[in-house]
Amino acid sequence: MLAQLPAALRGLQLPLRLRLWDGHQLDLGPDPEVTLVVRDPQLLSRLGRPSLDLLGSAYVEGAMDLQGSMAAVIRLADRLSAALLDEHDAAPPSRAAHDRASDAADIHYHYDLSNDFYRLWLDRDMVYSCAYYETGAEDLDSAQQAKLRHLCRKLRLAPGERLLDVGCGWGGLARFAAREYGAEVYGITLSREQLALARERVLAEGLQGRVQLDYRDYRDLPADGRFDKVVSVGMFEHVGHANLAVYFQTLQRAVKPGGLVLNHGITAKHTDGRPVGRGGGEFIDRYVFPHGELPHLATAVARMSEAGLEVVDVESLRLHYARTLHLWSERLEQRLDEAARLVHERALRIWRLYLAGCAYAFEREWINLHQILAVRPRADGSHDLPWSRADLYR
Ligand SMILES: C[S@@+](CC[C@H](N)C(=O)[O-])C[C@H]1O[C@@H](n2cnc3c(N)ncnc32)[C@H](O)[C@@H]1O
Repeated sequence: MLAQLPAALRGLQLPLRLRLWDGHQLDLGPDPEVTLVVRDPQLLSRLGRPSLDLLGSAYVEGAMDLQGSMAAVIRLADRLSAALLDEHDAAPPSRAAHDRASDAADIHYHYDLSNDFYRLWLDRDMVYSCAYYETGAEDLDSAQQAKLRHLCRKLRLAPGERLLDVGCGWGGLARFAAREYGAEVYGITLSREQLALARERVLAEGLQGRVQLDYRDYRDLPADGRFDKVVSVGMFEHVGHANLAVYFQTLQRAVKPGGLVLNHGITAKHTDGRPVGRGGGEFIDRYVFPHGELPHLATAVARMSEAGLEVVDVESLRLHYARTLHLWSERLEQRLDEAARLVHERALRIWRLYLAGCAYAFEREWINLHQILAVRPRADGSHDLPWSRADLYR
């Protein structure tokens, strides 16, 4: 059977063992760190063109199993695909039309998976976005608290201010802003599971007078400038290029003149959107975030500016997200038995690859994370930001 193995695979000198359904095995190099167990004979001939999408899909669909740490699996998969494929072989990332119904279905698929599953590996506030490491040595809980504080400081949030949180997740930021900064928060999500738990947590903290959370699409937000500040964290990846203008116009119309808008989200490596990662993006689109799209920083800034938002500060947190995802992945790997009781095996396979794979993607600079702070200037051009950023670090 091993005779059917594509010739290109031999002589690669990778620490990878191939084992077939019939027990035959072949080491591609010394000291294998990962064993790829081929279950479906039809997969064998396709291994000559091992895109990350092909390898990931084969694992998810049960055509192969993987043995070894997830971090090693991802590293090896990338080395294998890099050895045999050209970077430019991957298809350009898909761009969808994005309407309310398709967005709601996509959000339901990912976020309504199981609150208990997400609780296993997220921090205690279930913040589902890049954390902020002031030294790099913090644990996940501290780094997520630091992120929430960093956001509130950038927003110069003051007691009694009305904050809109677009894509509020499990409400970690909304509760933090109300509790620590005395803000009045309105948050929206398209996940009913998230909303139910987020509301429970608001009640448990007695914050119901200051935090209101709703199931609502961003396109249905009020356009009367009623909010002092607007924040959107880890949400604009779901908007799609076709709707970026509408999205930023919506944020601009929701905030009062002189108010601040902070957009925190994943951005693409290349301005022209050409693919990176030899199929990694296709895997994410197929199994993890259907119809997710990553604009380049330049595109995000362009659409914000055109919407009447003046960009005043940009910060890249790429390596912060690599570290956050490593920690999420490690925490999930430590609790696989519990996870297997909460979600189907297929979902567990998807989420294991996604967390370890995205950690790797941020590390390798295939993708980035930017916090973009903007102001909606008053008609006379004024705003209230301080002269320097010194206040952020006091
Ligand atoms: C990655 S989660 C981030 C959650 C939260 N901001 C955090 O940092 O933990 C993305 C959030 O965006 C929300 N979202 C995505 N598309 C949306 C839409 N069209 N309208 C409103 N919320 C949306 C999801 O429901 C989810 O709560």
